[in-house]
Amino acid sequence: MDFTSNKRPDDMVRITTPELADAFIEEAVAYTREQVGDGKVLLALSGGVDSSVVAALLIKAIGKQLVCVHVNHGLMRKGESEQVIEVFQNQMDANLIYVDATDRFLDLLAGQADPETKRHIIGEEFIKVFDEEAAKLDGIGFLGQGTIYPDILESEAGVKAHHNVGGLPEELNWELVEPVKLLFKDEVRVVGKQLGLPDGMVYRQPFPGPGLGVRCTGAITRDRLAALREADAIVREEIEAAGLDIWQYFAVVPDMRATGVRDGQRAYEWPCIIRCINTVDVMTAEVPELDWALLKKITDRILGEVPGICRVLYDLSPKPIGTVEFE
Ligand SMILES: Nc1ncnc2c1ncn2[C@@H]1O[C@H](COP(=O)(O)OP(=O)(O)OP(=O)(O)O)[C@@H](O)[C@H]1O
Repeated sequence: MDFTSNKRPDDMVRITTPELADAFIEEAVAYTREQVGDGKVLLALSGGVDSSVVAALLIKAIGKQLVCVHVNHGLMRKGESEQVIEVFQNQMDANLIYVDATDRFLDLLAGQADPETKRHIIGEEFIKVFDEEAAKLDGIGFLGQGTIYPDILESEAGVKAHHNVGGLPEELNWELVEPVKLLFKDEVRVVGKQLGLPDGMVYRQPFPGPGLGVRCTGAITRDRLAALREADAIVREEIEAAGLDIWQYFAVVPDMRATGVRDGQRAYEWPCIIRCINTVDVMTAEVPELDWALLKKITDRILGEVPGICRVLYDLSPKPIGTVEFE
C-alpha cells in the first residue's frame, strides 16, 4: 500500500476480516516507523473512532514517541473522558495529556443562546487549548490525524475542509501522520477491533464535535447539562441492552420548563426529548418505531433517576424537515 498517496487504488481489497486488518496494521506500523524515525508525533485524541484507532496504531508503531492530548470540554457524554484515560493511559500505557477545560468552556458559553455562536466558541476554544498544550512540548515534528477516505473525498469535492484540528499544521510546519487516510469507516472499525480497542469505542455512534452542547439547547447551564448527561446515558444504556440496531439514539434537554408534581409538590422542571434515527446516507433519516415497553422503561428511569426532569417526549420527526441534531 502506498501511504503517501491520497488516492485509494481501485483494486484495494476492502478490510473486512481480522486477517486483512492484521496485514494492514503490519504495513502501517512499518511505514510509520520509517516516516517518523526517532521523531515525536502529537495527536488530538477525542475518544471517537478515528482518532482512537490512529492512537492505538501509533502506540503500536512508536510507543512513547506519540503524545496524545485529550481535551475534556465539559460537553462529553457520561464516562467518555474516563474511558479515554482508562484505555490509553492505563491499558495501553500511552503518553496522554488529559486537559480538564470544563470551566473554561462552560464559563465562555454561559448566557450564549445562539447555536452558531455556541459552535464557534467551542471550536475556537478547542484550538486555543490544543495550541497551549502543544506550545508546552519540545521537539514535536509530526501531527497525527484521524483522516479517513471519506474526508479526502469530501474535501476534494469541496464539501468540507480537510479533517483536522484547526490552524496548527500550517503554522508549525509539522509533517502529517495519517495512517488510515485510505480506509473507509467500516475498515477503520475492523482495524480498531484488531488493535484491541473496546467495542464501546470501535462501534461508537457518531457524536457531534460540539458534544452535548448542541443537545442542551439555548444557553447552557451546568445543572441542565448534568441532567442531559444522565438522561442520555440512560437512553443509550437501555437501547443497547435491548440489542437494537439504531444509527443514532440520544437525549436532548431543551431550554424550557413544564409543570409536574413531585412528592405532592408542584415541580417546574425540564422535559427530556428522546431522539432516535436510522439513515443510510445521513441526508435523510427515519424515526424507528420503538417498542412501547422500552419507551416506558426509559421514561420511568429518566423520571425516577434524573433530578430536574419531569417529562419525557419521543421525537417523531424524520429528516427532512427535522435535522438529526436540535441545533
Ligand atoms: N475533545 C477532544 N480532545 C482531543 N481532540 C479532539 C477532541 N474533539 C475533537 N478532537 C480532534 O478533532 C478531530 C475531528 O473531530 P470531529 O469531532 O470532527 O471527529 P471525527 O471526525 O468523528 O473524528 P473522531 O472519530 O476521532 O472523533 C478528532 O479526530 C480529534 O483529532
